[in-house]
Amino acid sequence: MGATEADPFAIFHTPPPNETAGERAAREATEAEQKRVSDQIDEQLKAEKLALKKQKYIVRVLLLGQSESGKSTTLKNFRMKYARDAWEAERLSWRSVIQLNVIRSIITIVETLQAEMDGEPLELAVPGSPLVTGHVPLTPSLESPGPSTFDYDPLSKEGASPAIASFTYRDRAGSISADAPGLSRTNSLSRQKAPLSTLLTGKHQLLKLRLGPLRRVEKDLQRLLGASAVEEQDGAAHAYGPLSLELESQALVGRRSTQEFGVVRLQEALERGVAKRASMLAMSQHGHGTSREGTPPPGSPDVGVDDATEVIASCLEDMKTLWTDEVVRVILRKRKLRLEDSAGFFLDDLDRIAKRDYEPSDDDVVRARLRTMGVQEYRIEFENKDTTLFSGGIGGDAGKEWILYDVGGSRTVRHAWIPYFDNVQAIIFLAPVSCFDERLAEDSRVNRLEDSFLLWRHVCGSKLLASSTMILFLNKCDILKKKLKAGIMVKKYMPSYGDRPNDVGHVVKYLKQKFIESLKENSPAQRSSYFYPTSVVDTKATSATISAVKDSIIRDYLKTADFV
Ligand SMILES: Nc1nc2c(ncn2[C@@H]2O[C@H](COP(=O)(O)OP(=O)(O)OP(=O)(O)O)[C@@H](O)[C@H]2O)c(=O)[nH]1
Ligand SMILES: [Mg+2]
Repeated sequence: MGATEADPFAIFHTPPPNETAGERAAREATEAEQKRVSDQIDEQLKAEKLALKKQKYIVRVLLLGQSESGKSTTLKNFRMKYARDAWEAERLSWRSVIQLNVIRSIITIVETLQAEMDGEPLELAVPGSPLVTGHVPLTPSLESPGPSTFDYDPLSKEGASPAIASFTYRDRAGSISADAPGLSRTNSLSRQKAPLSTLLTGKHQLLKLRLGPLRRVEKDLQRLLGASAVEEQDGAAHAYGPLSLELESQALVGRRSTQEFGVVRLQEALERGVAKRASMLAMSQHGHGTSREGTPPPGSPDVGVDDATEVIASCLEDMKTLWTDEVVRVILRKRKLRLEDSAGFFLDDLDRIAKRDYEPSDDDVVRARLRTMGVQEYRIEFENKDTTLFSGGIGGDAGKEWILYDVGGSRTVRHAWIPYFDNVQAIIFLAPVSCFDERLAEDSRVNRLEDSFLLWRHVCGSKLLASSTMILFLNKCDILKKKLKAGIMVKKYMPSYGDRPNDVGHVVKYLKQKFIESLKENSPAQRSSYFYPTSVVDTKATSATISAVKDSIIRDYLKTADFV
C-alpha cells in the first residue's frame, strides 16, 4: 500500500529537514517508482484473486451422446444465442465445411452409380441373433446371458455388441430405406425388370467425367481444414447383456460403412481454413493459381474467389442435373441411400450454396456436419439480460461463466470422456429417438436406440457424476415424425411398445418414461433432471429449450454452490 495521510508509518517517510532540491527530486523519483511497483503488485493480486474466484464459479457442462446424436448441433445453438459475436466472426469459416458436405454427397452419388454399373452386390448386414425377444437366436452362444452378467460397457473402446438377426440394408446415414412400409416405390422405372445399370447412359458418364474435378477439391478442402476422413468399421461381436427395452431386430435397416470427415480441434481447423484460403487466394491473384476474380460478398474478407469455390460454382448445373435425375434417384433408392436424411445434406440448396459469393446462413452452419474427434471446449459468458437469476443473488457473478465441452460420440472415442467427468455441473445428454430402427455405424450389430439407453444408464450410474444435473434431449423428433408418418411401426422394432398409438407424442412419452426409470434406478443419489423432446436443427424451437436449460442449470448451481 502507498503512503497516505492516515498511514501510521508516514513518520518514516517524512523528508529530512535539511534536504536539498536535488536530494528531494531523487527521493520523490524513488518513491514514485516504489508506488508504481506496489500498485502493479496490487493489481496483479487483484486479478489473480478474481481469476481464482471466477475459476471456482465456472459452470462446467458436458454434452454427451452417441455419434450423430446432435451434440455439436446443440452446442452451435448455445453459441448462436449466447456468444453471438464469436458466432458471427466464425460463420464465414464454415463455408469450407459446407462445401465439403456438398462434394461428399455428390461423390457418394457418383460412387453409387459406379457400383451399379459394375454390378456390385448390395451390402449385406451382418447376421446375428434377435436382440431380446422370444425369437430363436441363430447360434446358441448369442443368447442373452441374463441380467446378472451384464458386461456391456458403452464407455470402453470396444463396447459390447448385441447381435441382430437380419439380412437387410441401410443407407449411410442409417436412415430407413424407401422400401420400408409406406415408402414403397411408385416410380415405373423402379419396377422395370432389366438391370438398372442399362438405364445409365452417356449422359451419366459425361456427368461423372465433368464432376471429376470435385475429387481434387474435396482433397484440397480436407487439407485446408486438417480434417481426417473417418471410415466407420464394424466392431467385433461381444457378449450382450440385459436390455433396458425390448428391441426387435428383424427389420433393422442395414448400414453401409460411411466415410465422413472429422477434426480433433474444430476451432483451430476453422481458423486455419480461413487463413490458408486467404493465402491461396493471394497466390492465385499473383498468377500462381487457377482462381478467377469474382464479386466479393459484402463484408467478406475475400477479395476474389478461391479455387474450391470456383470449381464448385462451375459444377452447379451438373450437380443439379445429377441430383434431380430420375434414374439416379431410382438407383439411390435401390441401394438404400437416403441422402436427404443424412448428416450434412445440402443438395436441395445447390442454387444458393454453389455460388461464387456464397456466405453461410445461421441455419447452414447449424446443419453443417463435421464429426467431432477430440474434446472441444467453448466458453460462454452470460450477461445480466440473459436471465433474472443473476440479479442481486448471492455469489455475485457466480454462474455467469460457462465452459461447454463437446465430445466425439463414436465408441472408439468414448474413453476420452472420463477425464471430463470431474466437477461437472450438468450433463446434456442427446438421445436421438428417431433411430429405433437403425444400427450403429461403428458396429452394425448394435441398435442405435439400445446404445443410447445403455450409454444413458452408464452415465447416470457414474459416481463421478452423481451430483450433476441430468438433462436429456430426446432429439431428432422431426425425423421420428417423418418415419412414423411414412408408416414405420415402432412396435415392429420395439415389441414392448405394444399397441400404443404410433405417433410422435406417444412414442416420445414412452421413451421418456424409460429414460426416467433408468435414471432413477441407476443414479447413486437424488439429483435434478430435466427432459425435453427436441429437433435441434430447428433453431427457433431450440432457442426456447436452451433458454430453459440454462436457467435450470444456473438455478441448480446457485442452490448447491459453496459461496463462502
Ligand atoms: N433432422 C435432424 N437432424 C439433426 C438433428 N440433430 C442433429 N441433426 C443432424 O445430425 C447430424 C449429426 O449431428 P452432430 O451434432 O454433428 O452430431 P454429434 O453428436 O456431434 O456427432 P459426433 O461429433 O460424431 O459425436 C448433423 O448433420 C445434424 O445436422 C435433429 O434434431 N433433426
Ligand atoms: Mg460432434
